[in-house]
Amino acid sequence: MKILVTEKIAKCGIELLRKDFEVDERTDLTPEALLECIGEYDALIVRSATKVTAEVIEKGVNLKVIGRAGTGVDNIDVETATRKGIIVVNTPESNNISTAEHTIALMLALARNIPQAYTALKSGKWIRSKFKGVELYNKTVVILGLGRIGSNVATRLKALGMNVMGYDPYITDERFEKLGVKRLNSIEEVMRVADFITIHLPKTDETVGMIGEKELAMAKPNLRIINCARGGLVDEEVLYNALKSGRIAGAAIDVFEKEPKEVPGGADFSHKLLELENVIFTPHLGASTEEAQENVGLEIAKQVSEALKGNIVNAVNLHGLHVRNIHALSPFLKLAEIMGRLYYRAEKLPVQKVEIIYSGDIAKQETKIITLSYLSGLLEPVIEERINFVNVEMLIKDRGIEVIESIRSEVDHYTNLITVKVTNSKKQVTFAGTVFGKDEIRIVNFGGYEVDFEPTPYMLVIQNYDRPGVIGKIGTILGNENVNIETMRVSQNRKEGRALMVLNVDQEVSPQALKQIEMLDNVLRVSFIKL
Ligand SMILES: NC(=O)c1ccc[n+]([C@@H]2O[C@H](COP(=O)([O-])OP(=O)(O)OC[C@H]3O[C@@H](n4cnc5c(N)ncnc54)[C@H](O)[C@@H]3O)[C@@H](O)[C@H]2O)c1
Ligand SMILES: O=C(O)CC[C@@H](O)C(=O)O
Repeated sequence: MKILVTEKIAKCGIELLRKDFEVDERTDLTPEALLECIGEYDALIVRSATKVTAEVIEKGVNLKVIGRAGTGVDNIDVETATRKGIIVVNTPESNNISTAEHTIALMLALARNIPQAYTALKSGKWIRSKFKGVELYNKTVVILGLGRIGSNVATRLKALGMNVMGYDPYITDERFEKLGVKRLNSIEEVMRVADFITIHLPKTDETVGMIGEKELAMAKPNLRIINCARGGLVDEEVLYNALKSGRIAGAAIDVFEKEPKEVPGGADFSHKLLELENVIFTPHLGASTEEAQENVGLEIAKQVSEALKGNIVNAVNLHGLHVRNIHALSPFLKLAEIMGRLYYRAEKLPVQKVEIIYSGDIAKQETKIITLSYLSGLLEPVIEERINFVNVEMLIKDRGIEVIESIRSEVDHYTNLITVKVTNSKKQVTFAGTVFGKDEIRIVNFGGYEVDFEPTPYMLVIQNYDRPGVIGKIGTILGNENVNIETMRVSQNRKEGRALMVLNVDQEVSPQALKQIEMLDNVLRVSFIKL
């Protein structure tokens, strides 16, 4: 399998990948060149400069994984990747210390005008009067976003004697208390109290432009803003005007709305904010330390490698899927997938609702992944595109199918049981299956009939009026076709006078033979199931 790496990542990561895969490092690719070559690759690894657009993903017909060597995935069209069943992985734990430290460095440099004083001295001017700064001690700093980086920034700022407050509606009071950070409940409150604001939010529809004209109008004139998260969280135009007019005191910016990709000798970059003396900048250096890049490079290599080998990874788009021991679950995953495939083999009406009930020992396991396996099997006969754990929930939702999962600790007869009730526009159809011993899979209910058969590659399921002679005639038709019956199970519904026959056969049954069986007296329905 082939991996394309479009930005510099640590050598140790590349070496790890090369043990199992072919790796092309092509850091000079233009967006057009990326579109041309992406079709050859099974995985793509990027940092923040490569834009993984819907077009790149569409052209990446062999892509299975997109690896982001870093935290933010705002340069990747995750929705399109998810729809296509492409796993998106990142390394959110690997560069948060470096980014927190860079935030502190920028805050101190901003407070003491260090870059401006350095530039003056470097140009041969000894100036002190212009560069009087402010202390951080006793000042109020508000952290927007108290996640991985925000909380590391909090502990460091407390050590500097700052009055640390935070705004993050998605974090519990306990977490605020544990960090010793005072909770603020609105952005208005933030703007009124802050001497410093440091931003550590993800870039989402809700956070873009979170600090705009209205917000800056409420700010104290001594406000200084540090943005080490993403460009655009503070409206750049509004920030420029507020800094130029002296409405606020300063800003330190590591990230911009539009950033170029580095080229040898440096990429050209110009921005209005660069004109101002009360703003300091770095070119997206938050994660640029030896330690972070080593961690990120190795971590992304491990994640991409695991994903390409088909193992479950902690992916951005495998929502809430945490599996401790995938191997122990594998017979249940197989059972669920087979049970899923049975529905459209036996019924033709579109599914409206699926209720999955886990009973016995299996109810104590991580069942979500088993449900996804069932749903993948359910859609498999009716969808052409690739279906996997990444996109199946989206595909199910697109079709308006309601899914209900429940667990029951009690179960009769079996140590574990998966029961699925599928509702279509006419009726509800029940299937149930179990795993005996370590990995013996059995279907124990098929369309409401209690059965006990092992699902094998070729099966005939026949529903008939329970009258003598039917089995013999079916045997004759199959014999004439040279189809060998390996096992046969019959289940009777005495009340309705009907029976269900499940025959495991050794090969495909021709449409003509199926037709002949269907035409037999007392036969109600015939389904050939190929797993
Ligand atoms: N400059 C760099 O080089 C660099 C390096 C790493 C990460 N980053 C960026 O830093 C940012 C933070 O990264 P992280 O790993 O700490 O993320 P995180 O997900 O751990 O934390 C983000 C926090 O923001 C909060 N949040 C989300 N929406 C919010 C809203 N509308 N209002 C208030 N709070 C909200 C979340 O509850 C969460 O606690 C991201 O944008 C990431 O891309 C930049
Ligand atoms: O690649 C980089 O150095 C930037 C990483 C940073 O923006 C991130 O989100 O992790």
